Amino acid sequence: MEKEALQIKVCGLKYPKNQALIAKLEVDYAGFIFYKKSARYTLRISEKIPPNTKKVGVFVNSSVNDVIQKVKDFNLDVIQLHGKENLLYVRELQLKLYAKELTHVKIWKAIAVKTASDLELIQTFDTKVDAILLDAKGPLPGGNGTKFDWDLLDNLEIESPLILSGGIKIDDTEQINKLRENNKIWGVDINSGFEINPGLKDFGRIKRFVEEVKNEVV
Ligand SMILES: O=C(O)c1ccccc1N[C@@H]1O[C@H](COP(=O)(O)O)[C@@H](O)[C@H]1O
Repeated sequence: MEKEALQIKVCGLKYPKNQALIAKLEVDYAGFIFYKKSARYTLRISEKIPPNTKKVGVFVNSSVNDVIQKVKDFNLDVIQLHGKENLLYVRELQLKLYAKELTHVKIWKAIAVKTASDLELIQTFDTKVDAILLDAKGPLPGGNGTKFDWDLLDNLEIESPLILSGGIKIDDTEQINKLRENNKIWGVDINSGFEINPGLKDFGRIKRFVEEVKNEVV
């Protein structure tokens, strides 16, 4: 059976014209930051995002009601929780999604990683959310532009699909292809490493990235 291709999310798309341009690359996921303190914060999403590019809303400790409202307003496909949301919060969100007939909406939980002990949190969310995203721990909740030690993925025990993020750059494609080949990751989330300035993505660099990881036969 052919293995599913690496899933690519481009995050922090702030400007509608730039969003529409990047959408031409038909990436799997487009991410929008709903965290007011971020330089990538936006409340505008282009209507030109094609249906095969799923829309991800990124939230940091927002109220469940606010998340649900944004899901409805922007027709989001995925909720990415990038703060200190716990399992109780996830349960409450799932119940509200169910009550509002939004069960098609997926939930991803981000975990900030610096050392091996940070990975213990994976056990709390594994199989309880639709994917787990590992990001580098830093001064900001996300978008720090730094990597955690990817060797930590070697001995990871996890059932949920795993998304790698944090400081990914164009030079990382070889290592990413190896991680995919070894079934260590399901997807990648690229952000500040592919920008002209915060929130404005570089079409050429992302195109090259997509070509280098999607054309890799695994
Ligand atoms: O990008 C932001 O500004 C941001 C703010 C708050 C939460 C998450 C944010 N972005 C996420 O951060 C990671 C890593 O980004 P980077 O590659 O290190 O710049 C990525 O998953 C974004 O979804």
